[in-house]
Amino acid sequence: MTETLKRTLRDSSAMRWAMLILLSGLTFSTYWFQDFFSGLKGLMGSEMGFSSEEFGRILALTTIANMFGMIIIGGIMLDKWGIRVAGIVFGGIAVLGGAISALAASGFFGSDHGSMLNMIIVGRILFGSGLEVVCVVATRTIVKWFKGYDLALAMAINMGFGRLGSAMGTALSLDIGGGHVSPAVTFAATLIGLALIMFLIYTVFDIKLDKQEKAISDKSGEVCDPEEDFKFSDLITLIKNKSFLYIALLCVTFYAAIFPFMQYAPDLLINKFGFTQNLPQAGEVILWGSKAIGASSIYLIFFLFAILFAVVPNNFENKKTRFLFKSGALIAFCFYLFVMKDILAIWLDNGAKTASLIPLGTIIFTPIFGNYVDKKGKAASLMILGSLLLIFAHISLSILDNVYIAYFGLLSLGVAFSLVPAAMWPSVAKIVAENRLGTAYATMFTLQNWGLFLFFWGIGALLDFVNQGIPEGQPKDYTIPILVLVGCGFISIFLSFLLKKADRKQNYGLELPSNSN
Ligand SMILES: NCCCC[C@H](N)C(=O)NCC(=O)O
Repeated sequence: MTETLKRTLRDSSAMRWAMLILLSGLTFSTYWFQDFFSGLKGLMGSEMGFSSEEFGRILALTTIANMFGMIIIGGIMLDKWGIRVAGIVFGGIAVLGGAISALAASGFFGSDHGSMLNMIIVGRILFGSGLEVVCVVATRTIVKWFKGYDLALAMAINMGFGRLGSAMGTALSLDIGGGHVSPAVTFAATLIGLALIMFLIYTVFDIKLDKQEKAISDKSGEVCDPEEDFKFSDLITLIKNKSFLYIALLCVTFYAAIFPFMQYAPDLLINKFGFTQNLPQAGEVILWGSKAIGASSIYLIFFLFAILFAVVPNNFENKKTRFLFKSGALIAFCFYLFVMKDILAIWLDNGAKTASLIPLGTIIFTPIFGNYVDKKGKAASLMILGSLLLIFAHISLSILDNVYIAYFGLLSLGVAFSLVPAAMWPSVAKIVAENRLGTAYATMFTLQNWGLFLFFWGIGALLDFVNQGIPEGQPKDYTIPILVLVGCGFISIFLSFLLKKADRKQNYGLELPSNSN
């Protein structure tokens, strides 16, 4: 078989990255829809009369289908129907759910409190039924295109799109809604619709790739190894494996302390630390926007030149050029910060915008830590460190009252949110055989949804309980609801130690670099 005969669409790197962008639309928009309500919590109280418990109920019920096996059913469907049909069906369910929530928020099903709440929930249940399966479809599709190429990088970038969706949804929903809930929900739902159109475009290339690969295998007589189908006996075998059990439970406790927290973080910053939720005036937006675009473009041009300069052979072998380059980069960065300082100050004063820095930061930190785990290992130890940072973060945001310590708390939460996923997900691939990975991830996500359900709802209900008698609009006390999350951090540390100990016995090499296995 000559190389020319073997060439398919996936052998072109431009094609692979273009496919990743088409696919990542679904990741971006579903993460946006999952998290955008966080920036609107106060408004949902004042405009729609939703209590914290009702806010929590909306979020919690998003997970309900996944708690009862939707991810596993979706995985089985994906195996049976293939990427295209599964993506369209589950992406379509997410769009339908988004549309129902948007119509409900606009008063289409009735403008009384009960109709709005119930129909937003119906929409969220449908959306949630599609959400996790869409993530599985995206992962499977990335493997299809990137196996043998930059697979880990492609997965990290896809996850980056998801985090960007979370960050932008949290930061911008209030501005998009212009002070109302309904336009922000409509916008978020429209994004999933647009992403589904991007996925439909993707399917054209997917069909072409399948045809090319079939032609190649028909000619060569090669038969691919089929993935093993899901069996309940696999689940039992997985759960009996101590390392898997500990990492799956860690996934529950760790994410329970992060995802639900992020939904309440803007409201916490406003209520506890006096952050603002005021919208800027139109004139100010234009001024900041032009300043930010101008400064960012100058900075980008500097970097394009720097990169061009760096790729010229031998430029970096000279110590003096290296020093000049580093000083230039530092001066450009200081200049950038100077121009952006007003915008940063306003950004860091706003509850939703500051909270959005948590997922935004992970886009930079996760690949750095992922690279560290690949090269140096220490995955179990990094999970211990991530859990420690989680405890510090939640203590600084609950019992301590200092806004500067709170900024450090948010920073350490961002680092923990990058460290643990970067160490956790590749570790599962060391513990579980490749043809059982689908079952392993589906099991972990299912358990994770149980934790999310409990804490999405629990934090809201606890918030109402400890703030009984405090009228709407008055600051709420978040101490106890966030202190509960410190407990999740302690359980996470305990599980990380158990995992490290079990790994020493079972020899999966979680502390070793990836390429040594
Ligand atoms: N934000 C909702 C999507 C969750 C997707 C999935 N269950 C998950 O946990 N992915 C890993 C991650 O760190 O986002």
